[in-house]
Amino acid sequence: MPPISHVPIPWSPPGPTTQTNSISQWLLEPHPTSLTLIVSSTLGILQASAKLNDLLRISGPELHNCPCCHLDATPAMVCRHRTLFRDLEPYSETLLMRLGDGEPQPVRVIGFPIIEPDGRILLAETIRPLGPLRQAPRLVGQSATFQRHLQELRQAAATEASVLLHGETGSGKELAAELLHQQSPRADGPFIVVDCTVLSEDLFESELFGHVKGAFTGATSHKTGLMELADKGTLFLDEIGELPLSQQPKLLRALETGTFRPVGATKTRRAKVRVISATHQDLPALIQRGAFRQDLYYRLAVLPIGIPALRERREDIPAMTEHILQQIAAERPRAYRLGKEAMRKLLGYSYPGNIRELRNLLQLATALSPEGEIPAEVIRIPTHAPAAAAPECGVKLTDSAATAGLGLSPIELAERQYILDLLREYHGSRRGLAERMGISERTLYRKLKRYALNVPNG
Ligand SMILES: Nc1ncnc2c1ncn2[C@@H]1O[C@H](COP(=O)(O)OP(=O)(O)OP(=O)(O)O)[C@@H](O)[C@H]1O
Repeated sequence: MPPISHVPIPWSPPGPTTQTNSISQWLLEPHPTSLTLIVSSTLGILQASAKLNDLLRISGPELHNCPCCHLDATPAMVCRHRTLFRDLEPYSETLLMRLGDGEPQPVRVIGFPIIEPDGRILLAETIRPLGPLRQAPRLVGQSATFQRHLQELRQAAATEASVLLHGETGSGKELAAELLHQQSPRADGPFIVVDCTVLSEDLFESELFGHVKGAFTGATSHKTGLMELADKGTLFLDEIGELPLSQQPKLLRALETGTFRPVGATKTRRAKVRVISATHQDLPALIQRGAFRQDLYYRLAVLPIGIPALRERREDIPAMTEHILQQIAAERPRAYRLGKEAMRKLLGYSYPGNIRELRNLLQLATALSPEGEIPAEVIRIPTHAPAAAAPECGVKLTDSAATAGLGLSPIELAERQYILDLLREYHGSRRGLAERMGISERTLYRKLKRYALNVPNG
């Protein structure tokens, strides 16, 4: 967080900067992706940045003149905006706002006064979501392996048990944690991500339990800890293997008792959280080496769930590729198509960095394909990479006469060939094939129709 004492009071930009010569415009227009609110001295919302309007799925005028605390999920005793107009002191607070789909989102807000050229004093507030925005994650994967994994997640979501997600880097642990939360009875509560890689011994307590004003040098205001923010929701401890050994007993105590004491406070506080943690490390091996506490492990790993690596569900690569290309295209003025050779290259790689690595490969490939057609040469498979550990999934891309005129995309062609290969293995049994692909017979039927593959029932 930037030190707010660096914000001049009242604040004006250096020299004439915009055509409108309005400071609020100067704050909003060049930064459309920031979440910013402008509030008038009569305590009404004057404007919001494009990104905030987007997130709230409203047009700017609907927010105009709403009461200043309109977005707050829990009304504060004292309106921070009113206090700012009285004292002209910038503030920084952590609170819950209703963003996105209307679920409470923990955010850090920084407010400061600005003086418009016409002499009006306004308030600008920037909003930083803590943790990912509350939107149901879309998990791509139809393979039997991934469908079994989803089933495991859904079963775990219905319980209150602590879940430990373990899997290789980039395999989707954070997305799985979000899904667990969204499908749990706590879905209406907050989902708070704690990145344990940044929790040094100095920061651990104040980040997790919070601190009171004046607790230490630099504690200029009260800070609510992440554990309290997660009350009635889910606390997601990402990369738990990185938590310093010295801090592990403090975490264990807080989780076992549901109580903790903010730094400098005299009274303990209470929070009811469900804990999900994730790691790419072998925690039992860390325990053996004395780098992780066994008692904490047992507290966290009531339900251990492994996330399959992408190379263990190679059948999902075409759909995942399409999904990522659509996401990339949404931010650019063009759609992308993958050539057959390019898809063959993607299918033959082992992805030690999993889905994140696939995304990176595609980001680079699309950047190198200004016309939208992605050739094989721009798929830059790392040369040091290990060869695919599992045998190739057997997708052969053919321009068979049978597919001419079907208007299939390269990804669909790849899937068609994949189904053809499996049909041989399953001797044409539609039921066996659907089971193997982890899809319903009905979905398989639609695919067979689309791909002009005639297979008897059974
Ligand atoms: N099943 C999935 N469908 C679509 N996208 C996915 C899926 N799983 C993961 N992703 C995407 O892959 C990327 C990496 O996922 P995520 O950050 O959840 O992995 P991770 O295992 O937590 O990584 P790390 O170990 O580095 O923390 C993200 O962009 C995420 O959106």
